Amino acid sequence: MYIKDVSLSAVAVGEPVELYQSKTTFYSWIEVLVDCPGSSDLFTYKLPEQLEIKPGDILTVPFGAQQVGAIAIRFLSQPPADLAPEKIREVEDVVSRGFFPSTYWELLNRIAAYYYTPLIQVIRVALPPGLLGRSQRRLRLKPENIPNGAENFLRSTAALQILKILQSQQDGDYSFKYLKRQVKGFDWGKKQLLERGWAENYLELPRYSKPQTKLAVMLVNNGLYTKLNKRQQEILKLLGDHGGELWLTECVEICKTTPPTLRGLEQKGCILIEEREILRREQSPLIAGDQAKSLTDAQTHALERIRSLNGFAKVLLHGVTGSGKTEVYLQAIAPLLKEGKSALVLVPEIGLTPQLTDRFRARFGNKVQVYHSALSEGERYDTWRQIFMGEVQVVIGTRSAIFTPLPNVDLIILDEEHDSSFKQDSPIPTYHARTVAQWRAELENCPLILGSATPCLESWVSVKEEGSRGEGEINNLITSYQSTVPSLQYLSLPERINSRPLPPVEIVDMRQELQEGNRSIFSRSLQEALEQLQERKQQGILFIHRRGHSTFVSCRSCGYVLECPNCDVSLAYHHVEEGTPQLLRCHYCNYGRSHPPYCPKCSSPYLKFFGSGTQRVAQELNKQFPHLRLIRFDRDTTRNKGAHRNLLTQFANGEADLLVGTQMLSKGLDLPQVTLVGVVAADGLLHLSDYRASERAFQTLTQVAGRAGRGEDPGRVIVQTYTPEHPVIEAVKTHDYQSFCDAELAQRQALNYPPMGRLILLRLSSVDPIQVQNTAQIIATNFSDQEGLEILGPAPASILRVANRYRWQILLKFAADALPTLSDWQEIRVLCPATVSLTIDVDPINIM
Ligand SMILES: Nc1ncnc2c1ncn2[C@@H]1O[C@H](COP(=O)(O)OP(=O)(O)OP(=O)(O)O)[C@@H](O)[C@H]1O
Ligand SMILES: [Zn+2]
Ligand SMILES: [Zn+2]
Repeated sequence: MYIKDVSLSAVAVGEPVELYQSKTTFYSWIEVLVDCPGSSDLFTYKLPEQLEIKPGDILTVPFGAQQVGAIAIRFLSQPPADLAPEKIREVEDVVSRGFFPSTYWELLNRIAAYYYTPLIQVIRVALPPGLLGRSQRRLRLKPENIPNGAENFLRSTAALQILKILQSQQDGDYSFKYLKRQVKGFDWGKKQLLERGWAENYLELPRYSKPQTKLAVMLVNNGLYTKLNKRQQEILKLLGDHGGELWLTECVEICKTTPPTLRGLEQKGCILIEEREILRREQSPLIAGDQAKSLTDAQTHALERIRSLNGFAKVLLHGVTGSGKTEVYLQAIAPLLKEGKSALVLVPEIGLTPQLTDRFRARFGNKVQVYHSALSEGERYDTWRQIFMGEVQVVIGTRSAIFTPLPNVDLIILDEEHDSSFKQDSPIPTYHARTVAQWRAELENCPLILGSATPCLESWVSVKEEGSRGEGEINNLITSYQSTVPSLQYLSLPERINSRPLPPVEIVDMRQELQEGNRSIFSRSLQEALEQLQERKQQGILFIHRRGHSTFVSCRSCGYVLECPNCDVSLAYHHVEEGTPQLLRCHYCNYGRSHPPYCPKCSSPYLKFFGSGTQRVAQELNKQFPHLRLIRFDRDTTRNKGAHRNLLTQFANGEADLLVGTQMLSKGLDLPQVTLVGVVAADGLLHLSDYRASERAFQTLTQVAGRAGRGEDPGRVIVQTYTPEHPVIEAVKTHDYQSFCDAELAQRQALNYPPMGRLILLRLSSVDPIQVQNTAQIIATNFSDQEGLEILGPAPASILRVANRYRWQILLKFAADALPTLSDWQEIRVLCPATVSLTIDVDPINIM
């Protein structure tokens, strides 16, 4: 197959990309990714006749006046039209064969095709920065091939020189860089040695930088034979109490001393101070070992089914909150590790990883490694390298960890698979880790487990199990959907561990509170529950939904929410610039209206923008409950490294009564002493102007509620809302996932929204407000003659201006089973002037 442009064309229709030289086709050209700072394109090179090259090999190629490292990406049967064939240079050499397994490249190619992204951008996401740049090419002798009197065979002085230099060193091994400096005509000389098989070249993966070292203090003897003063004796005693070894900085702090004092002790021979290397993998406190728990019947059944899987399969592990899904993962992984295989575990956000990683570390020790984008560049690099070298067997990480080059993957797990942080909104590729995980599982031919208490509708409709769902319309609908996607096997953990009940959910009508004279943001119920916390020495979690600028408008007297007349969504409040009129707008069709002074339904003047953030709630708490000790847990308070862990540890140690936070605390927290969960205003979740608002609200509320009552003491959940009759609220109250899904699916079907339909969102932005609007219009017009395609917009994004860029978007909607042949994306991109940037978001999750 001829691919004329790497970025978009042929791959856009999802044809398989030819990866290998097949017997019948001969390719003469190959595209490579050169390792050169600032170069973001693929370059075409000629394939030398005698050299076998495969995609994924690491090459050297001439580039300008230099020779640089490159990765072979894919073959071309014709050179690019704009390049004269005689101008195309040849690949010089293969440095390392099969550096990445071919399935890895296939994965990256699939992502490029599906997400309409130039391959190079996919590679950027997948590989840590500067992988090739820091790799070292080295030359080493193969003494077994070198005959006696070898010097006499070599005619080139360069080859002779190289041979001598290599032989002068015991391992016969030097970097190209060094040899190049020493020997004139190195390339030519090296070639001779390689041809004779007297030497081989190889690639050494770099250490990211010089190993980091730190001073450590070690106890040598306790000073029995030396005269020591009291202070010195104390220091040695303390050092001994800490296992006889501390970092210098720690030692100074713990022993309340100074480095000179310690040096004094060193001179007396009592201690030793020396440089010690610190490995830049995420440091975690030592964790006591842990045994496999004896499983409940439901867990046993699920585990047996998982163990019986052979090769690729998709499984939905649907377990209510606190049902012990993690234990099932752990026991599914354990036998694989014994066989030398490995497992990849994806989790939504870092906030939840400390506890989860601790559980994995407790079970599998140092076979576990954590990989996520919050690691520093050095840590990320070192971790990636360890994974690549097969030094770990379990990788736990956030969405980008799906790209880690873990060898021998035999199981992939997505925990909390419904979570939207698995989707990348920008930059491109706008991939969803669940989609990529499915492809990877297919390519690795291993099972994929999707675990959740509240599976997303996409997963739910793919479940294929007789009798697992109700009768009638919904079932027909699902059956027709299933014909288009691979089905999921369904495993369920319907009960909490030890048959603990799910906590009762109390819904408080805040309209009523207001009517009865309570103007506080806390209902009387919640106030009373908060008061009891300290008395009973129990802990609580207060959930506050706060989504930046975007918010909705509702009437405090009657609960009426301002909605769009053309679409089934609430209107968003737009705050463009200071001093401009307040505006309400629909994000789907661009309907707009001014903000009314009175409620259109009951004429009450109490229209309110919703969205009091954690900070305001914390202030309010301090005022009303001065004795309550609280920890704020949100993006602001967890910005520093290790902050998640510290705050959660403080809370787990009982240093606070209440954890006040956002979404982050809905995920996977397992704290047995938490009995109370309060949701300050559920409405903030319910009326987002997004077709997924209900699904997401249900998931979040159910997950938050699920943090209560996981220990001995029964839990209690209080949800405050102005719309207690909302179907989401009802479903949360009754813990009824199934009815909620069925109702929601019917609505999606009616409007052709996912999972029944598919969406592609085009996001445009520019510093020029007029130009971006015009471009959006032109692009939308370009799509208008396409059949089977519904175009919504163009419309401005909900926050029109971000960082001085004006943002517009176009939503393309089409039936899931009838993917229209979309325009050549390159042509679409050409419609964008240089000042307007375009992101193609496939299967978008955030439409605002
Ligand atoms: N078989 C078992 N016997 C005893 N305790 C168990 C068993 N399985 C799990 N547990 C414990 O029950 C608690 C809840 O389990 P876990 O956190 O795995 O649930 P989960 O399904 O992942 O919950 P969520 O979806 O709410 O995060 C944990 O403290 C775990 O150690
Ligand atoms: Zn009203
Ligand atoms: Zn609308």
